[in-house]
Amino acid sequence: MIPSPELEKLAWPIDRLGEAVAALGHARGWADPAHGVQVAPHLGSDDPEAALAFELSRTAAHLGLETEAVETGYAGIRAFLARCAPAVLRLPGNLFLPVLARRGKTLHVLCADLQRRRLPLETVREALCRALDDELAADIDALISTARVQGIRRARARAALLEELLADHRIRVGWLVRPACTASLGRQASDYRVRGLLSTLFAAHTLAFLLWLGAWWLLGQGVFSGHLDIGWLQAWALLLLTLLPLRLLASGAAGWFAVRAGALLKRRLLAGALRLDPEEIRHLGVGRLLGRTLETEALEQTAVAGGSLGLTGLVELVLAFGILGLAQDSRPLLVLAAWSLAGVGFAAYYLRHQRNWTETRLALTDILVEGMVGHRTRAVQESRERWNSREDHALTRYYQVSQARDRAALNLRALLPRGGLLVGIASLVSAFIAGGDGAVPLALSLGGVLAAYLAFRHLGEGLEQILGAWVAFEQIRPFWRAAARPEILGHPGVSGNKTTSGPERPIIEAHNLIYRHAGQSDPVLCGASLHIGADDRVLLEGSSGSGKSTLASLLSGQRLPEAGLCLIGGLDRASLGERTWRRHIALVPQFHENHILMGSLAFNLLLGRGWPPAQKDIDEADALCRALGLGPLLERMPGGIFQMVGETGWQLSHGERERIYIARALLQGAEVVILDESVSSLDPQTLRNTMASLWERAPALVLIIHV
Ligand SMILES: Nc1ncnc2c1ncn2[C@@H]1O[C@H](COP(=O)(O)OP(=O)(O)OP(=O)(O)O)[C@@H](O)[C@H]1O
Repeated sequence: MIPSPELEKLAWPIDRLGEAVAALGHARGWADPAHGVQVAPHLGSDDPEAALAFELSRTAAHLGLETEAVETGYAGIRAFLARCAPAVLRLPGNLFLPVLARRGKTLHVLCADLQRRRLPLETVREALCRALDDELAADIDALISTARVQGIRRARARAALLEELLADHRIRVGWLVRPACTASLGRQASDYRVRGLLSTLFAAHTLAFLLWLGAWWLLGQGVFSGHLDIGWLQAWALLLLTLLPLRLLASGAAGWFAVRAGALLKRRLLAGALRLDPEEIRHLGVGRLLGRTLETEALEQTAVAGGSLGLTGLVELVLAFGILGLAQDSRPLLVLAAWSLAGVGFAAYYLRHQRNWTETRLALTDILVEGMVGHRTRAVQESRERWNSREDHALTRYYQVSQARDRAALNLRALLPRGGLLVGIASLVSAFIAGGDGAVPLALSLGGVLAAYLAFRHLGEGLEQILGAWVAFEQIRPFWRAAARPEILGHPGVSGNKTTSGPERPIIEAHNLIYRHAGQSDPVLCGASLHIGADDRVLLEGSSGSGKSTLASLLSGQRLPEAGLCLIGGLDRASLGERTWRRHIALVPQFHENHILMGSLAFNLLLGRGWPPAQKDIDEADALCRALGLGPLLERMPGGIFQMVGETGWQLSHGERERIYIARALLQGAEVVILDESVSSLDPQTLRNTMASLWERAPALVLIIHV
């Protein structure tokens, strides 16, 4: 299916898709066009859609970008096009169109000749929908002719009928493009357009403050010059009225800034949490990890609000000092400058207490969570009177530390502004008593002191929140850093799809692997070698603690060996890249390391595929579940494969979970499936069924069991 000839000329062919993404990234200032351009997604795979999406994501990663496949309903396609930029649209006929921006009813696109052009949004919509429209065109035209609808009403009736009949159809429209989480903060900020909002906020606030000062200056002038007539008052009221739209603009910009900066923060922290080293997570413990995760919430709430309040306070303080600088008496300026230094001291004092308080609070969360997890042991081993002594002690300490922190916060919130007002007015007393230079300079100084009071108030509140956010950030820095940890992307020319294994080339080749756990003197694996070819079935058995799971984690790419060589299809990890490695090997870890997530059963099964799934994915997952003996479970659950499972959903039995983990691995379409003691809870009959399914479906299988 070819789109209109005009679009056909402008769009990029599939062998230039990598180049199209690079050009789009470059046009937005996110990618260097020199990298990754030659990577062309190829379609020589069993599942061309998945292969294309995977290759595109690798190409984007080489460019420092991220792509997200999107689909939309037929009826929502206009709305989608209106807000999709930057994106690469997928037109019929395997043609691609990078969209840079939308202005009104026009899309700004980047064409294959590298020129930017404007296309009507409607033309692009028609091209995206043409395949579906054409299927129904004949029937609809016949119907309209029968009804004798003529002229312009004919086109309207046609469009309405198409929308009605195709309302439920989903269209895979292409991919959204944005900077990768590993990209610099500046590039991500440009994606979320926070800089413009910050400038608007700054400009609107400064202008509003100047107008406010101007209004009071005008009033003061009128009063002190002795002729305050109606004209002065009108000018004063007009200036104050002008403040209204500026204040509205400033709060609108602050609100949008909070939303966008919060989204940026959340995305980056989530990416970091997903990229944390599993060893790091184990080392941290569940309680600490939970505490740190909660800190992300605190960071989001305080950083953005505190940032804009602090910025406001700073602008106001500079302007207040400017006013004081205009007055002849320099004493108030010097006194308030010295008071600002005292404010720095208050901030440092608060920072120390806030750190202490946060540490104590996290330790308390840790104790409570660990206590809940291990409550049975405590109930058995300790006398009833001592059950909660650790918590009591931690709570008492928390109470004391909280009091100290609240006192430190009072310095910023109350003492800083009120003290500033007091010392500022005190510095004016002698000039007031002497009376000498007249009322106007005195009024100027008084205005400056009052403006400084307002600035100190905002600064104090802002600083409290900013410092709180900083301390929260110190706690979650591992997440932040993990997000920026560079991924091993592999060589751009190496395909991420099937390996070139064959009778003479195994899928996995491991030679003399050596691995030592952190802090251990003896290696747990010393000289491990094995070959796994296509269709091999390998049984790996050994006593408990002999290193089977460690070997599985090395083969699946979760850990790197200390020495030795591990290859997939003859390529090492540096050439193949992390994500391609994981695509080839699916590991079902031991039961305690594997999880059912809160979500539908389908989501849990298809974690290794794109989401939302195609009907074909759902059908495959359903068939596999039934083959693994989960048919009766699907029948029993009211929502079938879409039933919510997990902590608060349908409670799955141990054996059901094991089979879901196996299905999840098989559905990844990997070339080797490794099962680490994954069938221990199955009864003999279910075990036979499960093994038969595995035999039939797993391309190569490694089964780890105890002896
Ligand atoms: N993170 C770690 N730090 C230190 N030692 C570890 C770590 N993980 C595992 N070990 C140790 O390494 C050894 C091998 O562990 P591994 O889990 O690979 O054994 P296994 O053969 O799979 O045992 P099992 O059959 O009981 O599951 C064990 O002695 C274990 O205690």
